[in-house]
Amino acid sequence: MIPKVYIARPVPAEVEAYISQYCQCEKWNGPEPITRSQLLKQISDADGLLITGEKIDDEFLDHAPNLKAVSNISVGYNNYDLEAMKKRNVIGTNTPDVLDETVADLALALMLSTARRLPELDKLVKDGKWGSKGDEPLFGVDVHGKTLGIIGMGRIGESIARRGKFGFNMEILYHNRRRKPEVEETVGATYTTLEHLLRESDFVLLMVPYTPETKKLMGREQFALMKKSAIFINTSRGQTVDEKALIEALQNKEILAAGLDVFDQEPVAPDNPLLTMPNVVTLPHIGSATHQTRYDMAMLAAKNLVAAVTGSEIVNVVPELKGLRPLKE
Ligand SMILES: NC(=O)c1ccc[n+]([C@@H]2O[C@H](COP(=O)([O-])OP(=O)(O)OC[C@H]3O[C@@H](n4cnc5c(N)ncnc54)[C@H](O)[C@@H]3O)[C@@H](O)[C@H]2O)c1
Ligand SMILES: O=C(O)[C@H](O)CO
Repeated sequence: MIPKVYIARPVPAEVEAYISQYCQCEKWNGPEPITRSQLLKQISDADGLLITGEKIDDEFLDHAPNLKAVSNISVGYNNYDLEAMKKRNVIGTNTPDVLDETVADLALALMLSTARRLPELDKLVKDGKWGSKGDEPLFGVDVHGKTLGIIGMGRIGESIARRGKFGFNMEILYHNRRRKPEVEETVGATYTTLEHLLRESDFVLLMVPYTPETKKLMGREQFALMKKSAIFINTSRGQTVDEKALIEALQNKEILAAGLDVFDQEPVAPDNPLLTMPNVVTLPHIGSATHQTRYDMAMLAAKNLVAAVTGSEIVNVVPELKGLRPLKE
């Protein structure tokens, strides 16, 4: 039997063609992203699914009794209810490695644009106010030579550390679930406690996955430990930050500024106070969004999916679901 797969997100034609060589494909063609209720109607006979971040939980799996594999076009997989998937023997995959350098570029871009106030000054120039904001000088703060604290020294964290060290001569502190001697060796990074990192860093950058353990990892207490001159960057997931505490820390000038690619609620609510703060640079979750990298992610996700539904060796099963074998029909 040819496996049936449903492609819920737009993918390049080559990616669809690749999947079609092995599977019977259906895909979402709507102009807007597929909603959950629309998706639930499409999956009743699917063996496999290609998605980006849709929640895979008990309710979802109840609608997809044949499902063997879900392939995320993303490295983060906090959308997977791992227990629900384990119970039903549904494999989940993600797309690590291929996006590391691109996301690291974006993290540095956020650091630079927040420190040097690029969006604010860009707007000033375009509004015809060249070089002037009343009496206030248009100065920013340096990035080079400062201390960068990375919370979550994984694949992307390491790519960011290399840029900080070798591109900007920064001192690198890191906090991670486990110590990484290889990064200490290659980048000269120093492993430290979260508290020490927060106290010492000029830039605090969050790059952990969103798990029950990292939920609101940055809260009121953590922002209070940061230097008043420090900049907070979040390129992980919005839920790793207590957003209310971040807003208060910025309003109370406990920290200098923030650069955010991710938010607790996405799309971010129009009345979110972060959107009106000139010292906050906001992006619409575009860490990996270059043409090449999104292509590579989609193709890798397609290969993971095809391997999973055809019973070949799958490259990127998420660690918590390794060892699952789809039930034979
Ligand atoms: N903004 C974006 O567009 C974008 C793009 C890619 C990834 N991400 C997010 O970044 C995350 C990290 O990606 P990665 O490929 O580097 O993952 P990774 O698994 O290689 O690295 C994550 C690191 O975080 C550490 N960690 C986990 N829990 C921790 C905790 N409680 N305290 C300290 N350290 C902890 C792990 O030990 C690991 O070293 C993804 O899960 C995703 O959520 C966001
Ligand atoms: O985790 C990822 O890969 C990015 O956040 C895109 O969703």
